[in-house]
Amino acid sequence: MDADAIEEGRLRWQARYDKARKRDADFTTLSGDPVEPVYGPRPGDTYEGFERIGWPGEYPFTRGLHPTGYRGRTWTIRQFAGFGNARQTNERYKMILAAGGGGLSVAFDMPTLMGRDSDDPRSLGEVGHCGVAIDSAADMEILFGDIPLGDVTTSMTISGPAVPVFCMYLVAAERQGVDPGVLNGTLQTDIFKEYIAQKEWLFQPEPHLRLIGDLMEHCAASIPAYKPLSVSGYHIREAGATAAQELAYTLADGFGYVELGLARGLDVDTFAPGLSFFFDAHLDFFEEIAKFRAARRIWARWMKETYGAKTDKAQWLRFHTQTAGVSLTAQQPYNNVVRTAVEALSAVLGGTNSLHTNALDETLALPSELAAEIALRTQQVLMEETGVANVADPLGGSWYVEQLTDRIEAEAEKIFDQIKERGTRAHPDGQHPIGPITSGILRGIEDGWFTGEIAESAFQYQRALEKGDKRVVGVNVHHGSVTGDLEILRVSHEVERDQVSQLADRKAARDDARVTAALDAMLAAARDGSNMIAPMLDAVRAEATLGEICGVLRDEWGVYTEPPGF
Ligand SMILES: C[C@H](C(=O)O)C(=O)SCCNC(=O)CCNC(=O)[C@H](O)C(C)(C)COP(=O)(O)OP(=O)(O)OC[C@H]1O[C@@H](n2cnc3c(N)ncnc32)[C@H](O)[C@@H]1OP(=O)(O)O
Repeated sequence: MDADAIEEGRLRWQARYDKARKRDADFTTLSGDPVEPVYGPRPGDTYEGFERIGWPGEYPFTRGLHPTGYRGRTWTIRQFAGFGNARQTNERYKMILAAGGGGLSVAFDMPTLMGRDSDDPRSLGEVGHCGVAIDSAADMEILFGDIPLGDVTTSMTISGPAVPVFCMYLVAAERQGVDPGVLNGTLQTDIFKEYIAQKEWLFQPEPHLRLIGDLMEHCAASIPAYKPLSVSGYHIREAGATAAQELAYTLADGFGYVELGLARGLDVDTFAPGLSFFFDAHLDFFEEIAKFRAARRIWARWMKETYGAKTDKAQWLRFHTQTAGVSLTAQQPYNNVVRTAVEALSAVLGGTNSLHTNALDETLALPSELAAEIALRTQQVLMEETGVANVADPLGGSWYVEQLTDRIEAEAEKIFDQIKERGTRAHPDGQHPIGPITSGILRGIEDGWFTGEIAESAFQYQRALEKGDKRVVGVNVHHGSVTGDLEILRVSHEVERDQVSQLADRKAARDDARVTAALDAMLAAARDGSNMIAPMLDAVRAEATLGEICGVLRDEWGVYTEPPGF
C-alpha cells in the first residue's frame, strides 16, 4: 500500500476515534509518558499488504473491532463457574460480581450437559460435580436469585440440551419480571464441536441442526442482543488440535451455522451478529496472538465475500477466550498461575472480547474459592497495572506476528478447501441440503475425519513431549520441590441426595396433565416442522424437567453414535 493510502486510512481511523467514547482512565506509561491509541507505519512509509492489516475498527478487523481498542471498553472478565446445587453456585456468582467480574458464565454438571435429570440412574455420582445441577426452571430461578438478569450478560456453556436450558433461563427472567427481549448473553449451542471433539451430543446431527435453526430464528426475531451460538474451538484445541486446526475447524463450523441461517431464509445481517466465538489461549504466546488476529480477518472476509454480509457487526468476529486447561499441571500446581497469566496476556494482545482465566487447581478439581479469586485477580492485574489496555493491537506490524498471522491464515484456508472437497464428495451434484461447508462438516463427522486429524496432532505432540523436544516444567524438566498442598474443593454427595429429593417434591407438586399436554405440543412441532421454541417454553413453564424434554426428542430423533475409528 502506498503512503497516501495508508495516511488516508489513518485519518479515517482518527476521525472515528475522536468521536468515540473513551474510558475515563490514564493512558500513559508507568513512567508517565503519553502513548498513542494505536501505532502504524511512519508517515511517508509504504507497507506492502497493509490492506490486510489496516486500522482498528475497520475491515478486515485484523487489529480489532473498535477504533478505540480497549480504551473504549476493556474486555469482559467472565469467569466460568458452577458447582453443587443452584444455591451454592448463586453464592459463587455473587462473590464473582462483588469482586469485579463483568459477566456471568454458567458451568453445568455432567447430567445436565447430557440432558439427564439428577434422578436418572446414569446421573448417579455425577450430580453437581463438574458444574451446577439444573433439572427444571425452578433451579434456574434459584441460580439467578437476586441477580437481575436484565442487567448482567450471562453465558451458558451447554450444547446438546442448549435449547431447553435456554428456555429455562427465559422463564427464570420472566419470573424475575424481566422482559426476555432485553436479555443479553451467550448460549454455547455449538453441536458441531461436540461431534468433532467434546462428545457431549444427544441427537442425530440433522434434527439437531434444525433445532438450532429454530433457536437462531427465535433470537433474531425476539431477543436481538442475545447470542445463541458460541462457536467453540476451545474443546477442539484441548483435544489435541494444532492452533491452525483449532482456528480452521471452528471458523468452518461458524460458516456452517451461517449456511444454516441462510437456508432458513434469515437475513445474514440480522442473524450473524448472534454468532460469537470461543477460543483457547495456549502457551505459545506469539502463535496464539497471530491466531486471534487471523480469526478476525478470515471471518470478516468470508462473511463479506462468501455470505454477503454488509454491516460491520455481521462481519465482526467477537470472541471469548479461556486459558488452556490442558497446559496446567498437577505437578507444582502454583506454576499454573504463571502459565495462565502468559496465556491471558496473549488473548488480550490478540484483542479478546471476553476472558476466563483458569484457576491453579483446575487439573485437580473445580476451583476453590481462593484459587478462583487468584484467577480473577490475574486478569485485573493485566487490566489495571500493565498498560496493555492503552494501545490497540500493540503487536501489529511486528514482522514475526504479521508473518505468523499470514501463515495461520494460509493453513486455515487449506483446511477449508479440504472440508469443501468433502462436501463435494458427499453431494457431487452440488445440491447441498444446507450449504457446501455444512455438507463437508457433516461428512467429516460421519467418516471420523476431524477426530482422526485431531488425534494425529495430539499424538505428534505427545511424542515430542516424550522425546523431550517439547518441555513442560515439573513434568519432563525441572522437577523440583514446589509441592502441591492445595485445599481442593470437594462437592458433597449430599448435593445429589438433596437434588433428587427436591426433584421428587417438585414433580409431586406440579400439574402433570399440563406437563404432558405441553410435551405433546412440543413433539407435534418437532414433527410438523414448526418452530419449537414456543411449545418448549410452555413445557418449561409447566416445570417439565430437562430429562423429560430431551427424552421426548431422543425418542423422536434417535441418539447419535460415533463412527468407529482406528
Ligand atoms: C471449557 C468449558 C467447558 O466446556 O466446560 C467452556 O466451554 S467455557 C465457555 C464459556 N464461554 C463463554 O463464557 C462465552 C462468552 N461469550 C461472550 O460473552 C460473548 O459471546 C462475547 C464473546 C461476544 C463477549 O460479549 P461481551 O458482552 O462480554 O463483550 P462485547 O465485546 O460484546 O462488548 C459488550 C458491548 O460493548 C461494546 N464495546 C466493546 N468494546 C467497545 C469499544 N472499544 N468501543 C465501543 N463499544 C465497545 C460491544 O460492541 C458490545 O455492545 P453491542 O453488543 O451493542 O455491540
